[in-house]
Amino acid sequence: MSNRVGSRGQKAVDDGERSLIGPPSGDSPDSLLDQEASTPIFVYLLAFFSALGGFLFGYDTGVVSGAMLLLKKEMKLSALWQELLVSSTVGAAALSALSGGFLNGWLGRKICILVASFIFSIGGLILSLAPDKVVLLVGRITVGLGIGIASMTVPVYIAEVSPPHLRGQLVTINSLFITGGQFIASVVDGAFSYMSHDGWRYMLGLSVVPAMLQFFGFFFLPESPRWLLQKGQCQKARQVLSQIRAGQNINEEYDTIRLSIEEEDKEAGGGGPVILRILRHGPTRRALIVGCGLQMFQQLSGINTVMYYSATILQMAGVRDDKQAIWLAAATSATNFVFTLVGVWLVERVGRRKLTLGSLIGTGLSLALLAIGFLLSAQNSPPVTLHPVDFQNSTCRLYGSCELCMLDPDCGFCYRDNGTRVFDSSCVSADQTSTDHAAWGRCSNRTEAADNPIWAYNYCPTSYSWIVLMGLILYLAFFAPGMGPMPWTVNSEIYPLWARSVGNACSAGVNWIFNVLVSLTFLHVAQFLTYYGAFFMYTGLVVLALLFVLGCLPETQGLQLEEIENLFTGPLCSCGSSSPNDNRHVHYIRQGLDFSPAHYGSVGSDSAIAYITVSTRSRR
Ligand SMILES: O[C@H]1[C@H](O)[C@@H](O)[C@H](O)[C@@H](O)[C@H]1O
Repeated sequence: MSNRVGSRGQKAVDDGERSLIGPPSGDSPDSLLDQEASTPIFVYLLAFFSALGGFLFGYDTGVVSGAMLLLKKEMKLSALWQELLVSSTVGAAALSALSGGFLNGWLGRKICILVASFIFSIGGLILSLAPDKVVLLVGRITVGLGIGIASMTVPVYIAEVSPPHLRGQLVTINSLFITGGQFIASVVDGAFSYMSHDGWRYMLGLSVVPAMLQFFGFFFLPESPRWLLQKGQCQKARQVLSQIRAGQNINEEYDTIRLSIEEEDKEAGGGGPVILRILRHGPTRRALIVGCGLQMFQQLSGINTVMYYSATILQMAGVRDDKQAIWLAAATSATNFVFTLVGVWLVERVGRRKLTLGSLIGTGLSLALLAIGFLLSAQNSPPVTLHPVDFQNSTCRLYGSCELCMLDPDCGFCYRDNGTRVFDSSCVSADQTSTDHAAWGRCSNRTEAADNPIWAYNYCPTSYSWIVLMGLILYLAFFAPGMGPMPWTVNSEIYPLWARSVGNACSAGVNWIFNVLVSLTFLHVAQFLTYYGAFFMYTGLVVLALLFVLGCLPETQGLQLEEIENLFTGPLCSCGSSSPNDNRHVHYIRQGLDFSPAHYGSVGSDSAIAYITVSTRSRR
């Protein structure tokens, strides 16, 4: 066996710009392989308690739709207030994710996670006790602040404590917890939807339980060894690393991190604010473009529109009963959750790049299918057959088909059907206080009698709903394993330590900003482009995302965090061909070491081994 260099059997690198013969520090010749042989349970424990932050992210973003159904009736919320309560959380998350970078670098990952879970607990309490809508808004903003910090800190923390061979899987578990949180939220929504008085208090308040669990759990968990080393707390860092690796040989890992930090200090783009240093430093700037691009495309592929729109899609498919629609929407988030599990399973088997590419291809095709379903439904949209005298003189009376009628947010379609055919249909104004009813006429009746006509707001009855439904399920099945988790996973790994907090803050901020943009504009986009137009537009955006990933996303699987920076030393879009061997490395070459089986795993004689750290570089 030849000399072993760095992790995962890479060959020695020559052309060293700098070569150190350092004090021998390794005991086992292959400590990273040792880590692969057995992973201490403690790492899973850390991942679990951190990923509770992901759970809260998912729960708090998911629970609001069901809570809103009850809230709008109980508090008589106008459309503006409903919109405020939903989007204030996402807006606050964007702001706190952006500022979280500074906190993360300053206070450390552990304190930030503790702060986030504390904010989640307070937010949950405010929401469950809120006497009016203003306090509710304060609670939703508070929760958003927690989500922002958690969304950027948790993946970083998990990546920094994980051994390289498991890092992808463990960070992806955070995404599993996000979709798990969304799923549990939809089940809780379903369960409490029967409690028309104060049910929303339980829905919104239940998040206090996982938040407290995380808060108390994290008191006993350690800070990231990488952050500690960066802050010069070497002794503590070594101690934590050996605690996390449960007594395995940590010398090689420790030395790689330490040397990489020393190298980074010299090279990290000079002084000044970190964001400016990132922008001045070629490889890190390129990493930031890739990270932010991935997060932007994740949201532009329309996940939250599809999730939000799932209830309507189900209504189109003929589900009339509100309660039934809520439970079926839970099935949608269950699909998202189950397929994220597939991602956890695949990420270390096929790698991040292939998983993201495969996911995007499937997502694009499913979006096209969704669009075709909407197109066929629009082309076969039932006509308006009744034109009752409209004393309000609204625009609704002008529409000749259900498609045109439902695209106007002020109108709804009132009709009867005999199972195969729509008849006695009219387009009338929706009630301003609740779009569940028409403002006047046959569909304004709030009592649900079997012979009442059907009120369709935001959708049209169609016999092509099965295509849309199939598109929805396929979309989630393809999105959830790749485009859902990979932007978070990749961002946690691609920045060097000095830029990691700020890099993740920026990319998480981009995610939240595009989240707000897409959800706030969807209805307007649909109004201008129609539903099928909107979904064809998302298909186009996914094609762009595919080109971006194909060109710019390198594979990070199996590399140590310190090696990943080197993937970005080449041109931005090198079609994934960059390899860490191309450029600078900090590696250990054992000199004169006996690799015979007898020596394997034994405590080596320091005097017999010389470590050479070889560093090659090619920048900009
Ligand atoms: O990765 C997550 C996940 O896919 C969620 O389902 C989605 O709601 C979030 O916006 C996204 O960031």
